[in-house]
Amino acid sequence: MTVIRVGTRGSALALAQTRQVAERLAKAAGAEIEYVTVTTEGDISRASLASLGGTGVFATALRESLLAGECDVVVHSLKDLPTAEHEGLRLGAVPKRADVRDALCAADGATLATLPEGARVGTGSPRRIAQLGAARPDVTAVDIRGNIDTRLGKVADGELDAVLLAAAGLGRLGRADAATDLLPIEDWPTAPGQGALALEVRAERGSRELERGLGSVDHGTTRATVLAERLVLAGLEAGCSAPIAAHSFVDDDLIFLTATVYSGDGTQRVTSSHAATPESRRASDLADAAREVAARAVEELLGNGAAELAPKEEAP
Ligand SMILES: NCc1[nH]cc(CCC(=O)O)c1CC(=O)O
Repeated sequence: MTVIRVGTRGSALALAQTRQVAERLAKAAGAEIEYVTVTTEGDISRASLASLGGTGVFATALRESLLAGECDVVVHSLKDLPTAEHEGLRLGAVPKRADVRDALCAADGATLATLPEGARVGTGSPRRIAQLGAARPDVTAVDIRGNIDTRLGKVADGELDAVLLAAAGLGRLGRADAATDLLPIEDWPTAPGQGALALEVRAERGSRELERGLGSVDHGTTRATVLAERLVLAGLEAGCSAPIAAHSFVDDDLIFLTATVYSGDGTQRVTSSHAATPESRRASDLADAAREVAARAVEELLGNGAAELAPKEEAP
């Protein structure tokens, strides 16, 4: 039987989500799976993600392994994948997205509204810190790293009152029960691509089995919505280093996109919402509509001062 070598990070979450999608890939492809575990900079360094600069700390080593021919496909959390296209690689498949929401996991079943005054909430994400500042200015965000079990452990042992995590990650690890408040997407929009996976492959055509498997796990609607969200991120990157949330979904014949840029402390924000009607449900028409809503959102956000919320320092 043909073997498909699947590259993955070694964290519990990465292994769980890679196995879940690789099993579907294998079935559709009629192939056997061999796992190749790759250690990334994001796994080794204990520095805060914000200080590491974010872009590519989890993805780079996986991509190198793919380009070196050590594996045939790599699985990323789409949220961790830089938006720029990478030479020699393509997005082979974007499976159907899981829950896009953030989850508060708090002691004593607390919700965002009922967290005790002055609570300590673990998160290293500038977006979550800003949203927390807006919703609960009395609480303190505490920078944390480490895998999901480590983070939940800090709540269990009383070091923190709560942690903020992606609901999708909790679900994939079988820890959905740890969520004490699933934050509504309308009030608390999440990161571009959150809850989605990316299967990346080399640009050239792969084996017939691999291509069949990719076609089967790809989900056109998810691909279009994460494209819209990531184009907002890419469009703002040049002129704006502030925290960004973006959420897109397809309903009936429309693709919707809402994007928000926050000041670091969350006291200020700019939001833009747009919808467009794709000519058809074909992938290329969905992608065109995604590009349209993203372009309109970026233009409106920048026009409304998004870049001034966290101005980039001038180079000397
Ligand atoms: N950068 C960390 C990261 N990348 C993807 C997920 C969760 C799963 C997802 O959003 O697909 C997480 C952890 C978190 O945000 O709680």
